[in-house]
Amino acid sequence: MSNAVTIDIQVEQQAAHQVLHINPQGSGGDRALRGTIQIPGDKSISHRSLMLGAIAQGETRIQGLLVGEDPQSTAHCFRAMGVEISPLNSTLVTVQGIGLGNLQEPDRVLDAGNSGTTLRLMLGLLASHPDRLFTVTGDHSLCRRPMGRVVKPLQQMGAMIWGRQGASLAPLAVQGQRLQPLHYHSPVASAQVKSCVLLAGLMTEGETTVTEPALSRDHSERMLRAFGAKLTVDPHSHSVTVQGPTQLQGQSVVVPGDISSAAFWLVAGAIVPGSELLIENVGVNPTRTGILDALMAMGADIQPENQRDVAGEPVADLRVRASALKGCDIGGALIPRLIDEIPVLAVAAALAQGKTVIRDAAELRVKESDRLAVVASQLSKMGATITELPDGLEISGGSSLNGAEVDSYTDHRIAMGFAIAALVAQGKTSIGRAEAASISYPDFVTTLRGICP
Ligand SMILES: O=C(O)C1=C[C@@H](OP(=O)(O)O)[C@@H](O)[C@H](O)C1
Ligand SMILES: C=C(OP(=O)(O)O)C(=O)O
Repeated sequence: MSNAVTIDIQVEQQAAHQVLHINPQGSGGDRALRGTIQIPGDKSISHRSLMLGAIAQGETRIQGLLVGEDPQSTAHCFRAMGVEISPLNSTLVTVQGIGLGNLQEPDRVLDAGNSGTTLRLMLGLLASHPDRLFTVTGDHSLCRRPMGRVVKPLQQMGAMIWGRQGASLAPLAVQGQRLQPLHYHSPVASAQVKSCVLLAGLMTEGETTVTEPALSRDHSERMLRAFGAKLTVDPHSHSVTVQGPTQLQGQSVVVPGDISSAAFWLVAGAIVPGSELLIENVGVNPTRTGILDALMAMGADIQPENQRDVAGEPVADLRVRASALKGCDIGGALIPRLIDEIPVLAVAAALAQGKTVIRDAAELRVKESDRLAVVASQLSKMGATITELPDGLEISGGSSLNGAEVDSYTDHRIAMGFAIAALVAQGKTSIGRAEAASISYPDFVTTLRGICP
C-alpha cells in the first residue's frame, strides 16, 4: 500500500453558491499539515477602526484591516453617511473623520449585510445623532438576529427606534435624538451591546455606564481610549463608563491577525497527526484567548512565541504541533472569551478521547445560524456522537469521522469548521454554501491548500 496521501481540495460553483470538496486520498499515510500561516486582520478591531475613524476629527490610518465582507459592510454604511474611506484592499486604509455628531442623513437604507457587529454598534451612533432619520437593514440571517438587546438600552436613553416585533428585528428606522446618560446592566456578556451603548454615550452629556455579567472582548475600550475618549473601567464589576460628549482624534491603527481565524489552524494542527504549523501575528488579547485555554486544557501543544504589543493590543506567533487530545468541560466566564470558536472547538472535541461538555453557550443560537443546532446536525452526519443541549453541546469523542455532505447554513464559522473536520475524515466531505467563509476569511481555501500534503 502506498504511503503517499494527498488532500484534494476543489471549489465547485453551483448557481449562486460554492461547494467545497475536501477529499483525503490514499490511506494509512501521513496527512500532516505543515507551514507558516499569515492570518487576516481581526474582524472586531477592523470594524471599530473604521467606525471610530469615521466619527473622529482628522485622518485615521489603518494597517492590516480585514478585507472581508463584514468590514466592507461597515465601510459602505459610513460612506453613505458622508465619510471618505479609501478602498479596503490596500495596505494602508485611510478614513477621513468628520467629527463627532456629523454623520449625514443617508439617502438610502444602510445595509449591514451579514454583520451583527456593524448593525449593533452603528445603532448606538445613529440613535444619538439628532434631527436625522436612518433606516437600517441586513441580509436574511441578520434580519432574524435579536436587535432588542441594543434597542432596549438605547430606548432607555431616549432613542426613537421602530421595527418589527417591537423594534427587536431589522429592518429598523431610527430617528436620532439628544439622549440621556444611562447606567445599563446588560443581562448578556456581549461586546456588541456594551459597544453600542458606549458609542451612544460618546454624544451624550454625562456619564454612560455599561455593567456586564462577565467580561466580553474589550477592543472598544482600548480603541476609544487611544482615540482620546474619557473612559474608565472597573474590572471588578465589569463596568465601563464613558464621559460625554467626548471628541475623538484620528489615529494610526495596526490591526493584529484574528485569533478567531487562527482557531481553524490551531485545531487543524492539533488534530491531524504529525502536523506542525506556525501562525504568525495573532492577536492574543486576554478577552479573546479562551480558545487557547480550552485547547491546552484538552492537551493541545501550542507554544506562543515572539510575544509583543502592537498599537495597544498584545500579539504573538503561535506554534501548534499535533498531540493526543482529551475531552473537557467548558462553560461560565470562558464562553465569551471563545464564543466564535465553539464550532471548530466541537470538531476538536469529536476527535478527543472522552467526553466534552459545553454549557452556558445559548448565545450561539442567535449568531449567523443557530450554531448549536447546525454543529450537532452536521457533525452527526460525519459520524460524531454529539447531543444538542439547550445551552451547549455534549460530545463523546474518540470516534473517527467519515466524509459526508454537509451545509454551512450560510455561516462562515460553520463552513470553515467543517473544512477542518474534513481533513481527518475518511473519504470526501462536501460543504455546501462554502462561500460564506469570505465574511471573515476570503483567503481561507488558498491557505488551506498551502498547508495540505
Ligand atoms: O463586538 C464584536 O466585535 C463581536 C462580539 C461577539 O458578539 P456578541 O457581542 O453578540 O457576543 C462576537 O460573537 C462577534 O463575532 C464580534
Ligand atoms: C458572530 C459573528 O459576527 P457578527 O455578530 O458580527 O455577525 C462571528 O463573526 O462569528
